[in-house]
Amino acid sequence: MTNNKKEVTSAHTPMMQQYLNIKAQYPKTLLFYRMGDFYELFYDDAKKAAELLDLTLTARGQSAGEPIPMAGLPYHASESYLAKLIQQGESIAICEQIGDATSKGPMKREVVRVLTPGTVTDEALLDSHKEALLCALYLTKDKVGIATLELASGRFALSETTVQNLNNELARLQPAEVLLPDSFASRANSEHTSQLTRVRCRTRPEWDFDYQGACHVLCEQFGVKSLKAFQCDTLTLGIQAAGAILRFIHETQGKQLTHIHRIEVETEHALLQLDNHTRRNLELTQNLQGNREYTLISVLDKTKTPMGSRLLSRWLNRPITNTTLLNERYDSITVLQQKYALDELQTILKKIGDMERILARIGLQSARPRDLVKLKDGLMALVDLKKRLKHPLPFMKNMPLMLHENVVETLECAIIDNPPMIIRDGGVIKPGFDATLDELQALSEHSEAFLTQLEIKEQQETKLSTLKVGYNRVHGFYIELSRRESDKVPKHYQRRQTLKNTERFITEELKAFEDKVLSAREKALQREKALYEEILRGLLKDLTSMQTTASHLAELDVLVNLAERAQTLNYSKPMLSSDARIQIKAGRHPVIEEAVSQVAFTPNDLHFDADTKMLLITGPNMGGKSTYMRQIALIVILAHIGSFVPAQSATIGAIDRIFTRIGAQDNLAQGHSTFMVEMTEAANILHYATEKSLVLMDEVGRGTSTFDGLSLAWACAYALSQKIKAYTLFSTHYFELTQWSQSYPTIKNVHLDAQEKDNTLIFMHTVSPGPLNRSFGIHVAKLAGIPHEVIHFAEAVLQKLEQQTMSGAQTPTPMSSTPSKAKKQNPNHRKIIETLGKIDINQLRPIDALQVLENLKAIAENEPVV
Ligand SMILES: Nc1ncnc2c1ncn2[C@@H]1O[C@H](COP(=O)(O)OP(=O)(O)OP(=O)(O)O)[C@@H](O)[C@H]1O
Repeated sequence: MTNNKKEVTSAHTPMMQQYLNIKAQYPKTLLFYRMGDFYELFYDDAKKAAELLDLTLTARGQSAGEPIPMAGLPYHASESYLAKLIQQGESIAICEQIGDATSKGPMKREVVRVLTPGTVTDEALLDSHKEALLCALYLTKDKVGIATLELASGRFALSETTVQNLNNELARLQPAEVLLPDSFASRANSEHTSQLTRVRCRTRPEWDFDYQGACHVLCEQFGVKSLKAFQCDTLTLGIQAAGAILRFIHETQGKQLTHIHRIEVETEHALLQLDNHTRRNLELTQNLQGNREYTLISVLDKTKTPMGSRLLSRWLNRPITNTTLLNERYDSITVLQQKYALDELQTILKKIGDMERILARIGLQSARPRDLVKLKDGLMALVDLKKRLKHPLPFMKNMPLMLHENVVETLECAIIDNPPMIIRDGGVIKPGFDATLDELQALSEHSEAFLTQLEIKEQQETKLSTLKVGYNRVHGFYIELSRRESDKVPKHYQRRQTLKNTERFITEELKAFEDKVLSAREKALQREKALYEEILRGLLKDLTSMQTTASHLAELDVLVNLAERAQTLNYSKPMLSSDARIQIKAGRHPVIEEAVSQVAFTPNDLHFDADTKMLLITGPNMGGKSTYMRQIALIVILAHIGSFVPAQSATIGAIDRIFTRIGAQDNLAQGHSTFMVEMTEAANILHYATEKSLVLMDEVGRGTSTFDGLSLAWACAYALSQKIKAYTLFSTHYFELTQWSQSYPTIKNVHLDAQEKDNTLIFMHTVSPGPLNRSFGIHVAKLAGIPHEVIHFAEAVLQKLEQQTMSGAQTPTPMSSTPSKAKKQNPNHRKIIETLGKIDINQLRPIDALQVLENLKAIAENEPVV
């Protein structure tokens, strides 16, 4: 029977009635129901948790005549279980016992918090390198409003985009959880929302997205009358999404959100656009397997604080085009390299820790004692940092580092240096901070002396040699004697407990002392808890300014990191230009050069300008074509996050987007063939690339028959170079394409080469002018371990095909083939069509028209027909 179906009738025990009433409010959430030192789950929740957490599924008695399936876990170890469930996309309602047990009915219980994948804030449940984003979407026919909140840091943002771009945005944001209005499914086109299949989605009532309501709840959160100050008042859909987020958070957290005091507007026009294929193909923050190995960030991220690491990821996923800001970052890196010992700055930054998330927990009033010690240590390190930051850094020009001395002082006086994990058992507040607490603690602590004295006194009076005074949590204080002497105890000794070899007793005097001590202990704990809460509340007044400091520190960490990386890896400062060009001297692939070692990596140049817009790259398999293409894209991206670049020099003109068509297999599981994926990506490029885009096309057309493939490659290259005029790197094994450079001056051929020596291949990895018509495919196959007999067979087939081609037979080889239609067609037709295409009728004088006609006639008559 399911929880939902279970009716709350009087047939159930009172406790089960209470459970079912609470559970009814959280139907799709696992209910962790507190029972003493355990959390227990019942019915379907128990079955699910037992499966997901590998717990034993048992039964807790019966209710309404049926056994109750139950799974339990210890309260003190719940964090690791919660982390596991959150990772698996589950949500959990934490139901605690509140108040004391009464004789009538079960203990009062209440859900104090709901944990969902997008709302976690506990350190143990979070990945320190990754943001846990809660996202909400509100969509009309062609536009979508997106809001994101990282509750664990307080970063709140909204934006609007086209529905066609929604998948790209979702791939960039990688939210942990998405809130959608009830109407979403009926309004959304599944093609534009396919990324949602990878995320935990939650539908919310339509009225949560109501515009007026959203404005109200946002204004209330920020304490303002209108949203104008945040420059988002015109983004209606974004506001609707943001409002839904706040309402969801209020409902699940049941707390004030003091740490969320602003909302940022993320605009697309200030970005170097990367679609999700490109982001994936270039392996910026994740490789194709979904982890960090061999990614750009794995080389680039040596930041010293988790908040710095997350910021760097954000920068990489959102390269900007604001040249003022980028130059400010480059200049800051230069100053850092020239004026500072970077390792010294990094040693200090390491002490600062994850201030951003600690402050968010302070905002939520859920910070643990160790958070406060880390905050204090971090703030103390600031003093040293500020002393060293003598030379102004351009990015910090209007934001001096604050030291927050009052906070340090409070925490230094109040919290011991090495506190326990949680406040529950006390031992957190420093002696001397509060006289009442000290008094209560003295009373309980000085019990030692009293007990020793009592033991001596009782031993003397009774003359019993085995007599000892002891204490345990369950039975309290006792006098213990061996069984042998236990019948000689005085009359006023009352038996408390019998063990195997000993008997335990209590006396009036000891009982009175116990009451006094235990109540002092209890009071001390309560006092300590109250003081701790007071300290947390007190920190709220400095919260906003500390958050500003934390964000400066995160940025400083990233810039010091980029300065260190540039120094260690020999990167240079790029130049941003307003001219249409990309010029790279001795560029390198930042990830591959690390894998093959910098010495072994061959640097290469690139020169794009108005006269050179497409490079047709030929060369052998394994020659380095895609490495070359990718390194150009990575250099452009690095320059647009404000980093130095792996090149001797780089000048980069205005680029609006980077597109890639490089083999990736990610959609195969969604029922798309390799060729279909290739064509979908190519179609996207042809639709959206502009004159300012950088396009990487790696062997387009190879996934189908030679003629089809060549024709498609031909047509794509033509559109990109002649119509769109994007900066295009086009690698191909179709040698036929290389003849184009004769007809189209903006297309240049370059090649990579290999040499055969002693039956092995040596790859040169140098990009040189001109085409190359050797692919060395069979050699590479040999290197890859294809069996000898297969290689011999392939060589024989190749020889035959080449002979046929030379003798004029029609069977094509990839290197010699031309599209069938093209073969039958008079190539002069193309010339004629192109000449006609270039004519601007409005500008053409009659005399010129006659001249053109004469030229066309000459082409038609004089050139041989093939
Ligand atoms: N400039 C370089 N310097 C040193 N090693 C390089 C360089 N470029 C590429 N390599 C090495 O060669 C390997 C193959 O390079 P890449 O994948 O770019 O070849 P390709 O020409 O695209 O091959 P294919 O046509 O088979 O796809 C890389 O993994 C790298 O180890």
